[in-house]
Amino acid sequence: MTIDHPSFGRIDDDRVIIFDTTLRDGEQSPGFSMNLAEKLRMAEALAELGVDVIEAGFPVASKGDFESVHQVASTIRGPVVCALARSGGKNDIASAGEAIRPAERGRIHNFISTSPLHMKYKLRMEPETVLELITAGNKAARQFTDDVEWSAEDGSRTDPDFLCRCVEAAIKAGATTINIPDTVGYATPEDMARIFADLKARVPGADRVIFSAHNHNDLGLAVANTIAALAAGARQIECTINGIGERAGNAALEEIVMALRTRQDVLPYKTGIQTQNLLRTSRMLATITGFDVQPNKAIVGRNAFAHESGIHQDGVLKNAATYEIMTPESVGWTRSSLVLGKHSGRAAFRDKLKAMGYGEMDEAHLNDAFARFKDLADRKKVVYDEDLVALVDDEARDHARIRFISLDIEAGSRRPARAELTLEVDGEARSGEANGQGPVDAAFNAVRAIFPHEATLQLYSVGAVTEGSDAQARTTVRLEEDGKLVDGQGADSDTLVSAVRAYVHALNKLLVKRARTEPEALSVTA
Ligand SMILES: CC(=O)SCCNC(=O)CCNC(=O)[C@H](O)C(C)(C)COP(=O)(O)OP(=O)(O)OC[C@H]1O[C@@H](n2cnc3c(N)ncnc32)[C@H](O)[C@@H]1OP(=O)(O)O
Ligand SMILES: CC(C)C(=O)C(=O)O
Repeated sequence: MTIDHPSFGRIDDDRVIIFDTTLRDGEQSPGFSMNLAEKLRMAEALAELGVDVIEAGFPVASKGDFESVHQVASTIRGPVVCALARSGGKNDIASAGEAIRPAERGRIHNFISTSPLHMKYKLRMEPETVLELITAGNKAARQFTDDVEWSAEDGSRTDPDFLCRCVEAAIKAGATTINIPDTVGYATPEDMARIFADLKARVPGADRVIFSAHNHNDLGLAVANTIAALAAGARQIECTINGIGERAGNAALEEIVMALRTRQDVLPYKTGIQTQNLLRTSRMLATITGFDVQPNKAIVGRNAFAHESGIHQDGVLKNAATYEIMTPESVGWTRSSLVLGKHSGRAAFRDKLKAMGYGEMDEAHLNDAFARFKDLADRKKVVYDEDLVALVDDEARDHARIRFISLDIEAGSRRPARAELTLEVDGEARSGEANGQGPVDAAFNAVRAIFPHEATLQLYSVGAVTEGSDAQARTTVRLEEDGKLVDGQGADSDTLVSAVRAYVHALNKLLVKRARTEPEALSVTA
């Protein structure tokens, strides 16, 4: 079955109209107001994304809202530009009509509450008055455009018989789209299925109009309800980027569109959305409003295609479809990201190092580095690329005569610092203790106690590899012996361990230099 629509012409039954209300209901999120320039940028992005209708604002609400709708209508080409109006508001329809006048294709969306609760307490109107305003509002809107939408505010809590009468009145008065909002996010998917099936079956003229769903997320059901409405015959969905909107928000555009695309087997509907623009549009909105989406947000959240656990990472490396139901590229991500953390395994670790340019590592070296990585990941929330560089470079150097094993420090303001250190020297564990003018001095004295040498400390500097109090410390130690200078580096989330690693690294380099000039110095005299 096809429908002849004033803006879209003949619409196939499997085509779903995407009505984006980011600039109207989305802007009703507390703190999410956008200025004119921002609304225009967003509207351009929505047009590029391929939405069918942009609800640009509520013109009677303020001069600014009128201007935004007018400007969007003047500049945006492609989508229908829609303005909201109260069916019974004094100047609402005229203001909406004037605001959309420059549009290539313009729509007036008028609404009035139909639930007993809203009619009695909010509107303070009898149902018959509401019916009259529905007729008057839609007729008035038709004076400005043939594309008229009517919404039964709080429709999901409306008496079914009265809802049928309201919808019939709206269609008779010229509405071409009938929207049944779940204004307060109260409905379940079963309610949605019943409401739309009932209206389509009972209302005269229902076959000439597009039915539309507009769901709020108060119970986290907005997307599920929207999909249930589609299955029951709705062919327009009202939604917002990132699911922003009044209170808990509206149904998220990106989630619905990707559900349809991914589950064509059970949801055989088409949209005009260029899905590869979804991430870009989501990020633009976050930048404009200053509100990032939560990391676990479906489709556009930072973690939506990030895999942390070793078993999943191994699967993704072998075949991404094992853990990805859609490709990251299909929504604008460049690729899935394997996040290295305490749940990661060797496969992901090796892959990451390869991607960072370390090439193939021999198994022993990889295992050493992996053990230290696991140790670090246990102590640190996020292991960044910089951490890995520090860690692997450190590991590479540790193929040397002296290796760090363990360090215990006693320090504080009431007693001298004391270090108990164990190093491996030429394959043999050696322990030593020392006091010092502070924990670093004590630790360095302990190195000297285990491995006596004449080199003097020329420089000791510490910096953080990344941000945060759990960041790794990166230490540089410079030693001097007979005019020879060497720098050693160490990295660890413990500053003192990092310092000893740096010292040991410098000492190893010194031994190499010494060995080049006096081969006998290779033997350890400690
Ligand atoms: C479910 C939705 O998201 S609907 C859209 C909600 N968005 C907004 O409200 C944002 C823009 N709103 C505004 O700027 C203002 O509320 C305005 C300009 C629309 C109205 O402002 P005011 O005249 O000061 O009225 P106020 O906001 O205090 O109250 C709303 C009035 O509209 C009436 N009203 C609400 N819906 C309708 C309707 N569909 N038809 C006729 N009157 C209506 C209310 O009964 C109330 O009337 P009252 O003042 O006689 O009691
Ligand atoms: C105006 C209507 C569509 C609305 O935003 C709602 O009922 O939530």
